[in-house]
Amino acid sequence: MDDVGRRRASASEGPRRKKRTRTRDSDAFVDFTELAERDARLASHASWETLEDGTRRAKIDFTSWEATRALTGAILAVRHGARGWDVPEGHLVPTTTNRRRYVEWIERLLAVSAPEGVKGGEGVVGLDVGTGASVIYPLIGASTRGWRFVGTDVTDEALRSARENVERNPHLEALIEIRDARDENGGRANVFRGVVREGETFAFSMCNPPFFESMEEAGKNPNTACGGTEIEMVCEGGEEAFVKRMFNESLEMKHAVHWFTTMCGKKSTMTKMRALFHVLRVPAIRTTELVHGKTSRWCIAWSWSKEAAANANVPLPDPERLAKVAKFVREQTASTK
Ligand SMILES: C[S@@+](CC[C@H](N)C(=O)[O-])C[C@H]1O[C@@H](n2cnc3c(N)ncnc32)[C@H](O)[C@@H]1O
Repeated sequence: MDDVGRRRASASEGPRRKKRTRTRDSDAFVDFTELAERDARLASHASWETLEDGTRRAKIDFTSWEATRALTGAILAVRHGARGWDVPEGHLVPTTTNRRRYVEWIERLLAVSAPEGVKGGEGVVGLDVGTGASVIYPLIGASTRGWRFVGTDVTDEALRSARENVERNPHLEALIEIRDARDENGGRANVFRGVVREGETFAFSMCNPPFFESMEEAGKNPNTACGGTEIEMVCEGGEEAFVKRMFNESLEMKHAVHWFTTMCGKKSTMTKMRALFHVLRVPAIRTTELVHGKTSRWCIAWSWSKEAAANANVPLPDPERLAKVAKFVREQTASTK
């Protein structure tokens, strides 16, 4: 259940409701050795040790940008069938686990409320604001769910790299369009205005905004080397300003997007936005925390759809519970054969 639903929840949901909504995915475990055995670039960036039983084990140096890039490339190739993935020198290397969790959360939102014509994942079109050189969300969403995407960005390098990553995967090309969000007059790029075309509709929008106000604030995590250029990491006013701009522009196209969503690097951004949406009486609001090891990110979704508003208290389907039910049904069916 999301935070809004929890606050308004009826007594029938009982006192044992979960305290917080968190999104985990079931296949977060990554076997580096198995991946490196299947992916030559990762193998060349791994260090190999031989165990007592003679088997070899791959180790990844997370302080090396090349090694983290090779790891993401290997996961995309082996798990998602997205071959030849790359990003230009120094660009942000996305970790795939929390990106997958964000996509999974959107799937759960759509299970509770989706626009007309979208049923069971069919006909889903998403808008990825700031798709980046990596085009990571469209690659994951298209390869795992068959969703269609428009991915936007504002730099020549990101747009070129994103298009190349798509072109290297002809099986995904028909599902992903990369769009330049820059103002033709050279002004500050909008998020939705001028990007969403007349009559165009999306089941959702998603965004991993630049989180920081300066490169100093972005700092460097000594344990990982994920890279990140200034335009990827920084924007005027930081993520709070970016999300507010996104919200303000969303007011002009309330019904072009069924679920507007964004990730936040800081919990305080999510809670401030949630409070603002309450005050402004946004009819449907959902939040979640994406947890990966010691790192958390937060997401917030808002919608003006009548159906989303009517289902504001409906708990999002719990993937772990659904997987258990599916397993139980499979076992029962097998035992009656
Ligand atoms: C943190 S990066 C996210 C990249 C990728 N989606 C990911 O999750 O790794 C933010 C991206 O937003 C882009 N960006 C900044 N302002 C934008 C705008 N107004 N419209 C679209 N993209 C924008 C930046 O160029 C950058 O590629």
